[in-house]
Amino acid sequence: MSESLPVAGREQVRRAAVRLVRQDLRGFLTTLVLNALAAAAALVSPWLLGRIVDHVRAGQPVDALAACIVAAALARLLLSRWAELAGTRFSERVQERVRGQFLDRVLALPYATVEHVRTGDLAARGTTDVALVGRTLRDAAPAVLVSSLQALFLVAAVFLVNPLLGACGLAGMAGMVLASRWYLRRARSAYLEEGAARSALAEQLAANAAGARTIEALGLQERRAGIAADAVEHSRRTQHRTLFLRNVLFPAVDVSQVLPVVLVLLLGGLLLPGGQVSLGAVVSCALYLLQLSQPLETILIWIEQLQSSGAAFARVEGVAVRSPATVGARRPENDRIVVRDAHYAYDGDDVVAGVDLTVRPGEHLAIVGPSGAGKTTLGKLLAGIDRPRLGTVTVGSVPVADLPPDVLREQVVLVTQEQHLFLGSIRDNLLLADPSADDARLDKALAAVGADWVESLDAQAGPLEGARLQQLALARVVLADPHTVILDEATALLDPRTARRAEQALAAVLEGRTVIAIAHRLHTARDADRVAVMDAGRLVEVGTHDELVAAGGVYERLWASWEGGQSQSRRLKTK
Ligand SMILES: Nc1ncnc2c1ncn2[C@@H]1O[C@H](COP(=O)(O)OP(=O)(O)OP(=O)(O)O)[C@@H](O)[C@H]1O
Repeated sequence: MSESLPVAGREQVRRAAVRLVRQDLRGFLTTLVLNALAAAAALVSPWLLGRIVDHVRAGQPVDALAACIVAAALARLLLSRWAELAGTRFSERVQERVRGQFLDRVLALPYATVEHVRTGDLAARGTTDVALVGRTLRDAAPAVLVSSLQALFLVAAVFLVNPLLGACGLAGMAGMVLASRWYLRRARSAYLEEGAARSALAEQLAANAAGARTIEALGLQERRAGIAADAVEHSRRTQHRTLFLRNVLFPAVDVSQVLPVVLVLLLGGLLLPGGQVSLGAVVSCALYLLQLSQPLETILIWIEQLQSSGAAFARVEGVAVRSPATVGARRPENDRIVVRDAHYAYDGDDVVAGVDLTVRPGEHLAIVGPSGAGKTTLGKLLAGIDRPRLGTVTVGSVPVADLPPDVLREQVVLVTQEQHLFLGSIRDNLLLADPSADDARLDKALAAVGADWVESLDAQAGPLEGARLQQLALARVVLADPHTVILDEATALLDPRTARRAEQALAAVLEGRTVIAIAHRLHTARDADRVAVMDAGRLVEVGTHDELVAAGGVYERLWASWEGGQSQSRRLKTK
């Protein structure tokens, strides 16, 4: 049941971009003002050149004007370097925030969401997309900002020198505007499709690599290779589409770039004899329009990256749609866990079907049933790792699967025999459960689970044998301090001596909490306050051990066969 994360809409992307600028408004304004000054300085030289032409024609000296040109060129150089530096610094700060924000949001995604999104999708967003947005912010955004300001100032300058020539030059740019509009209208969806196809391809490759053994064992090589080839082909087609868009845009722009200059020279040539324009004005305008081609070219070079990174930013921002860090998930009102008509299916039929159950705060509840009855699956629904297909599983009236990890671990923690150690010190491994805990709390948690073998919190958490691993996992539970602990085969595979030690640690951890034990050995059920019996995905009986034995139903039969097995093994041992 894998799904894709959403993609942010235009409005959401716009708001996110504005938010990013607002967070560093000073940096943005500094960059803008410096660029405006550099662009203004660039206007001085062509205007002065025009004046020089007129002065030469009139036989006047031009030394002062020439000196001004040198001064303006110097000022322009200094201002544009300064603006570039400010722009790069601003972009790098924004880039850092985008990366940090993405990481925070992904870490805050509910487990149930992470479990079900396609791994390739999340990986592609976290790597290719974030990197593309970063590159754009570093290179494209400053370049486009500078060039836009330059272009704006140049057009304004042409109009100031001579409105008629300005209008003529602007009309010459119509071709470029049309070509850009044609491109922009198609580019967003084309780049989004290209990004999605890239994700799908990464997903297929990751799945093939992860399941290589299974594929080989089941002889599925050809089928999987076929599916991967389809994904490659789809990705190729989407890339061809974006390539086609670029192939139309760039030549069209190249041709339309020279058109304004040609038109201004033609009109200037017509008007000059009648004296409607001076030669200096024509020269200035032509120079301005020639200069215009450079910022326009820069904009067009980067516009492609802006488009594709706009799509990438929409995919990066899409994570926020699901992230409680931005959505603002409700906090549970109390500790009561309620299951209402919960259904869950992996691929085919429901393996949990219409379960209703209220777990009373503070009780010890055992879930029992034959193998394959759906006990572990119900445990995962109760722990918020999976989301029911139908119905609800709530804690304090909030769906457990919607809770971000930091809130969830204060509510419900699932302890299984599959515990992970992460590369780092013992302290790093413990802080996962409560990043704010000081060393005294960490030591107390280790003492509570009897982990007296830990000599230093700074020691690297190397490979550990079962019981020690389990103790670290339980110390994490102590630190997270949830009101409810779900145990699924937490000690089942440990050898008896180790299991006893682990169970002692467990007893210390469970004190004062609600406990839901998925009971594979029925003596756990006998000691529980209540027993819930599952059979073929349904909850068939709920009651105390004595009540259920007296009722003579499924539980009574399970108990009888368990007791029979136990006394038989006792007899065998005494023989
Ligand atoms: N990841 C999975 N993909 C597909 N089917 C699954 C998956 N996990 C469990 N199942 C199926 O769902 C059904 C319920 O499994 P579940 O593990 O919840 O039962 P259980 O009562 O805990 O069994 P056991 O006591 O043997 O662990 C079984 O038919 C099982 O084969």
